[in-house]
Amino acid sequence: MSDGRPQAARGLARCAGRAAATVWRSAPVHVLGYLAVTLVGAATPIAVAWLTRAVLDGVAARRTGALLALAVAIAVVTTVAAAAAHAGHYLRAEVDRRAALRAKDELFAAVSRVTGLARFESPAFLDRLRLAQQSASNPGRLVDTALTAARGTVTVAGFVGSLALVNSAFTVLVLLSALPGLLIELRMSRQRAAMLWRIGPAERREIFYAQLMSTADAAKEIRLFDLGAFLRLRMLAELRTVNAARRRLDRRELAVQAGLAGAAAVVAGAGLVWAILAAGQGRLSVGDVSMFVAAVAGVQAALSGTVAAGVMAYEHLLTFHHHVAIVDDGPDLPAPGARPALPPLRRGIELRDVWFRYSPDHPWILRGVNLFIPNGHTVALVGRNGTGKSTLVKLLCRFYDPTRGAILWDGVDLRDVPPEALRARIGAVFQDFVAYELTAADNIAVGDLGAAPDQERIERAARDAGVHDALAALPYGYRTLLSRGFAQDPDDGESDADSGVLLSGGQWQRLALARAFLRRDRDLMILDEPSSGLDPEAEYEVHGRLATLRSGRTSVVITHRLGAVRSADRIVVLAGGVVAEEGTHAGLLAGGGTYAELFARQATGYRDDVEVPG
Ligand SMILES: Nc1ncnc2c1ncn2[C@@H]1O[C@H](COP(=O)(O)OP(=O)(O)OP(=O)(O)O)[C@@H](O)[C@H]1O
Repeated sequence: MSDGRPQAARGLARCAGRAAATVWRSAPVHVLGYLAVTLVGAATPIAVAWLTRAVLDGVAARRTGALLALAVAIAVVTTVAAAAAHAGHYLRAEVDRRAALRAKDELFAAVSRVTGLARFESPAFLDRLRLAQQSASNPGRLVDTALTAARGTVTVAGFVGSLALVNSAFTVLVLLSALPGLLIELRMSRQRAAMLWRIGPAERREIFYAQLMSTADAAKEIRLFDLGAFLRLRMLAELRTVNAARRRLDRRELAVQAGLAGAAAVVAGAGLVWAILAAGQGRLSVGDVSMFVAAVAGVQAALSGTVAAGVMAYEHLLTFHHHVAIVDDGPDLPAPGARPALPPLRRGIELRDVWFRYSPDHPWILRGVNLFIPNGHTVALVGRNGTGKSTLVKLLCRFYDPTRGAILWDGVDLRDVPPEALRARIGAVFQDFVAYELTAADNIAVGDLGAAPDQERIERAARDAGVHDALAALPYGYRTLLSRGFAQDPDDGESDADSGVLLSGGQWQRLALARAFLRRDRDLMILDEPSSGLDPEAEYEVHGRLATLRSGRTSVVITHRLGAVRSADRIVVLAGGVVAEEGTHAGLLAGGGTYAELFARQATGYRDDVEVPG
């Protein structure tokens, strides 16, 4: 993916082609209609200028008979022009809307095609994504600016012809006077695009602070720690940085615009002086003077409008290239070879000398992990905080590829398998599972949308996770929205502040488990801290149910509650980026290593305060 520097002409031409295709495919009829009314708008000032000239010459020659017809013609032309302007407004807005819809669809389809997580942790990608989102309306606007430029060109051509009839040398001067403006404006556009890229990180941080201050999730801590002023000042500091960059450019633009307007006024003034002198000497009629003045003003206005539109189109293209870059970007993880699918697990999953770090600038997290997860077994991953347990399961899901070494599914390297084929064989509850602001039923159904889960399956999964009773007791049962921010009455769709509810932490965790239970038949189940928020009774119950449901299937469980992993077929202790210990609960206790130490510490924590009854 390229950086944010202005694109070469070929790149811009490609972006223009893509924008034109987006617009044409999304609203062909509206584009044609807009083109038609634009041409009408372009021809109007020329027609009015010629008709006015005829009126003035008619008045001077006292040809009153023709004057009425000319007046009617002027009225008709201006009425049609006004109607065309209104129709143009509507058509332009509709083209914008339709093209933006298509561009957003294209963009987010591309974002969904990103299979790994690394891009979402890259500031450059996030900056580009934000600019690409902002440029979704650009294809529509490009049509607008292109047509404005076309209309301006038609008007310029018409007036130039008229002006040339009166004074050809002056015509050349007027045209040439627009050239420096065009070049300067194009340069400013490039500077503007570069500035937008530069301020991207500050703008994203400003949005981050603003969102933090507006969400319920952060509201507790912000109030308790009295962070309001701290966050607001940080947000304002970012905004000031952004404003300063924009202001610098606006000021430069203001100076340039003032210079250009002054030059245009000098040229127009000189033309007017010449015309008056020429009329005094009898070389121009009154109508000619009127025509000349209208033509100079018309050419200058149309030229500056055309230049502005062209420059705007250029600017739109410079930002739209971020959209094209994301849509055209290749796969983030190396694409697999010919293997289209992944067969069911038979023997097991092997991590062979797996090394991993999040980027070349980050420290090694895994330093040569060798581990075999036999099919049908439950393997528990334990270890101190930050030893790489969650990282390891992210590699199992191929959210990242190992930096060195390989992960083999029955001997097949995961890099040779399409990520979606791998993920179709996995069920998971992640430590940082998502609490979707959707209904309770949808929150479970998202676990397996491919199978179009029905209410019966959803309820069964909820019962298995021990959350059915809580969900059934909600105001609208499973149809209740689990959000206080998007509250909506499910019966009539009306906004209803009291219709949404929030679940407790443990209830959310059970719901996430229910989501995973929809995928209970998958080859591999990953449970990263599945019970940290559950009460002891629920934890015992959920682990028991998991053991039954998953019996004979492969599972990887991460937990710090060591009591819950006693029954695992194999317990693996990660430390220092490698497998430090491996064995059964009894074997590891007998070994007296890290596991035995962690287990003993946890067990004493429970025992110390317990008064044994009797
Ligand atoms: N996306 C990331 N980018 C950079 N570093 C990361 C990322 N995710 C985790 N790390 C780092 O990798 C290390 C291992 O993190 P990981 O979450 O795998 O540990 P863990 O063993 O699951 O810890 P815990 O028991 O606290 O959940 C940590 O030092 C963490 O800072």
